[in-house]
Amino acid sequence: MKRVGILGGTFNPPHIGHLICANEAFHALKLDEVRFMPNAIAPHKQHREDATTFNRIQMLEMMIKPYPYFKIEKIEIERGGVSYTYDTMVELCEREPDVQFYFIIGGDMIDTLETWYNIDELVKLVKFVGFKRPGSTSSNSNYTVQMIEAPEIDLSSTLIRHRLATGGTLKFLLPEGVEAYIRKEGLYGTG
Ligand SMILES: Nc1ncnc2c1ncn2[C@@H]1O[C@H](COP(=O)(O)OP(=O)(O)OP(=O)(O)O)[C@@H](O)[C@H]1O
Ligand SMILES: O=C(O)c1ccc[n+]([C@@H]2O[C@H](COP(=O)([O-])O)[C@@H](O)[C@H]2O)c1
Repeated sequence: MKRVGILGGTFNPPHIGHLICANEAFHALKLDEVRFMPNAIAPHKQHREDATTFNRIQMLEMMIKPYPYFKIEKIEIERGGVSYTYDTMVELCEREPDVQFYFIIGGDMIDTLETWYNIDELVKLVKFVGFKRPGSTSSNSNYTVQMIEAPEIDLSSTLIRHRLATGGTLKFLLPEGVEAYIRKEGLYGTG
């Protein structure tokens, strides 16, 4: 069976925390590929208008370009509406029955897992893979999450947006080319 990791997210913007998690999962679990999967509308997050879906995809494309084992999964963008992971994984498992999917999440998401839509069915479709994240407990007793030992990084899209708006340094925090793209497009208060 093909082994595919999925890192779902808002990626507003994508940052090196995402890259590190995807790469660590790829190696620890001997995956065939990892797909970054941008959501249309995040189920648990307030929707932000500061970057378009097109912007988020362009930044992801820039981020994965040097790495052939990273891909972009656009199924949620194509479906539109609120991106419930259960709906997505039902569709993906139907499309690709010979794939075992590993759904990669950070500690903050592990903490909320119980509240996910149809979680009791979702856990039958995917194996959850977790990363500790500073500020979260990263523990959830009801559902199995395989934790990966990896360097923890206290970085979020929120911090990046804050730095962009207030003029702080972004060096080493964003993938190659993404800071220049953000400034060119005038995103996150840089315009
Ligand atoms: N530094 C990090 N360490 C571990 N997991 C992370 C990290 N950053 C993001 N993730 C995980 O990646 C997935 C997608 O994250 P998302 O795109 O929402 O970024 P974010 O940094 O959490 O954004 P925001 O600050 O806007 O809430 C989630 O499962 C999240 O937990
Ligand atoms: O399906 C749900 O109920 C659900 C609730 C919260 C988060 N998720 C998914 O978890 C991933 C990370 O979410 P976020 O909010 O950090 O971008 C992303 O793919 C979301 O669609 C899914």
